[in-house]
Amino acid sequence: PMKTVAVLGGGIGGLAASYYLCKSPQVTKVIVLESSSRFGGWLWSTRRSDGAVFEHGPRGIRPTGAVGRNTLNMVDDLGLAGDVLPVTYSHVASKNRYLYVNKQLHRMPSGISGLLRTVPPFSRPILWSVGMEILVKKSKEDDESIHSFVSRRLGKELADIAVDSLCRGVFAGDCRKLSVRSCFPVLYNAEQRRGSLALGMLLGSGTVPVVPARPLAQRSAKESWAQWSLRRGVESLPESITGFLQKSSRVELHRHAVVKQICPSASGWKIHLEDGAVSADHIISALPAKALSSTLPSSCQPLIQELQDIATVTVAVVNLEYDGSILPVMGFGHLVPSSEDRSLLGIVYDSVPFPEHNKPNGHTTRLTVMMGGAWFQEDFGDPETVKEEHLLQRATEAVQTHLGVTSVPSWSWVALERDCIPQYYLGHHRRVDSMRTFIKKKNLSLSLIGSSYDGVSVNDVIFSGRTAVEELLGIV
Ligand SMILES: Cc1cc2nc3c(=O)[nH]c(=O)nc-3n(C[C@H](O)[C@H](O)[C@H](O)COP(=O)(O)OP(=O)(O)OC[C@H]3O[C@@H](n4cnc5c(N)ncnc54)[C@H](O)[C@@H]3O)c2cc1C
Ligand SMILES: C=Cc1c2[nH]c(c1C)Cc1[nH]c(c(CCC(=O)O)c1C)Cc1[nH]c(c(C)c1CCC(=O)O)Cc1[nH]c(c(C)c1C=C)C2
Repeated sequence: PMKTVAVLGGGIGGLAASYYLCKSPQVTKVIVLESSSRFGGWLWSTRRSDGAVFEHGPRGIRPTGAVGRNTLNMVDDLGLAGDVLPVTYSHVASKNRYLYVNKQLHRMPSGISGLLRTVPPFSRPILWSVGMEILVKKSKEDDESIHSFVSRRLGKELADIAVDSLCRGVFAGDCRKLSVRSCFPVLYNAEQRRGSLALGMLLGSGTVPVVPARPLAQRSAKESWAQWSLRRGVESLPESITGFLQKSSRVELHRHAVVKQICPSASGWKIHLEDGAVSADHIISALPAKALSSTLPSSCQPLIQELQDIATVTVAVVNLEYDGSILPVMGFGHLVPSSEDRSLLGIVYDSVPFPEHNKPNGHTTRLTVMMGGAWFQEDFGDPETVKEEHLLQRATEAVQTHLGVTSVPSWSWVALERDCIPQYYLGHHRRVDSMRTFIKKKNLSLSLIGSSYDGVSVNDVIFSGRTAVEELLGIV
């Protein structure tokens, strides 16, 4: 029987865990501790007074797979179904994604399945690479970089351009360092279980958790949604969960509550804040790994070091608004491979998938330029000292050279997002296993959730909250 659970961190991971805890009668009290002045973490939207919406974090959430369905079920349950803005597979924003290579935009197929179709600027049909791929022997290594994996199976060209860009557009990271096993388990499992990506895609190669679709998820499947957002921005999701939690007398929500230290005690944990302390029987940490590391007592080595070793990258996110329809192409946006421009990751054409977020009757175009990531320091230096004006100038210059837009933006917002995306480097799975083994061995009543461990997407993070609660309550 669980009594009090403390949830550290009020990003989407912590909120999701609290939501699932709240649904269980076994839990008497949930204490959410968030250091900042708002809940939601990287889910962060600006709503301008004229009605325009700008996203500084995630902007489109995928509805597919078990984790996608799970999030839609939550959205449905929270009563947000009427606010969903779906983008179907047939929409131009789903069909058109571009690569900026050799100073030109090239249309590419989207997603991982896109690797299996023909894409310029490549020199041979992808079908050829895929045909040959079936003949490539499977690796005996227990992990490999994404770049090495794709080079070996599909050829260097696809690795250098398509996969390099894909990793920048999801992890803001370097595919030469990222782990295929942890970042793209579907690809890793396809090779391990079927001997080939092509066969893996055809026959399936994973064990998918069972998540039945409730009405909204059913609608998403029927209407073939490729992604969705919310009328007042993605931040409505954490706001709505917070509203749900506030209605429960068993939940305490604390903002401005910086967790300083956590100490195992006879009955569970003592959690020290800047002012005062709270006790809990169990802790669900939804903090970034490094933040959790700095709160643990020295008796928790080597866990402290392993948490510390999970790297993160900093991304500069620049939202721009232009008067009129200024785009030369329609689509989701474009990515830039590291060989073309190391620190310019890509540009999202937000107005195309989500015109509802434009200023009403305004005829404007909203773009988001993403910069830095694994290449941040190299190009911009120390995030502490980089100037906003410099980031804004780099962003508007890229819009000019990549898209031929010569006009000046009518509105802009620069956000320097420090350590916002964890990087799952080679051996990440071993590190995560080792941390969880240590926790079990030491009988620590502690769950690790959030983007540092089992996937960075909003869906993955929400699902990690659900899994931790089910394990805690003995549901699985
Ligand atoms: C620019 C950008 C674009 C993205 N785009 C997408 C996308 O399109 N689709 C998608 O699925 N995902 C996207 N993501 C990824 C996704 O948004 C994140 O991985 C996810 O929001 C992480 O949630 P989290 O709860 O694990 O962490 P966080 O949001 O980092 O939450 C952690 C919380 O802990 C708090 N905290 C830190 N230290 C302490 C402390 N000592 N005490 C108390 N509280 C503390 C923080 O203030 C924060 O609120 C994007 C991320 C970024 C940055
Ligand atoms: C240019 C930088 C970034 C862009 N988005 C992100 C970064 C770092 C962050 C991000 N984007 C996606 C996810 C979640 C993945 C998931 O599993 O759901 C994250 C953390 C979604 C995504 N965006 C692109 C792709 C190929 C994906 C994967 C899922 C899918 O196929 O929908 C492409 C892409 N991202 C950005 C641009 C400009 C772009 C391509 C045109 C911005």
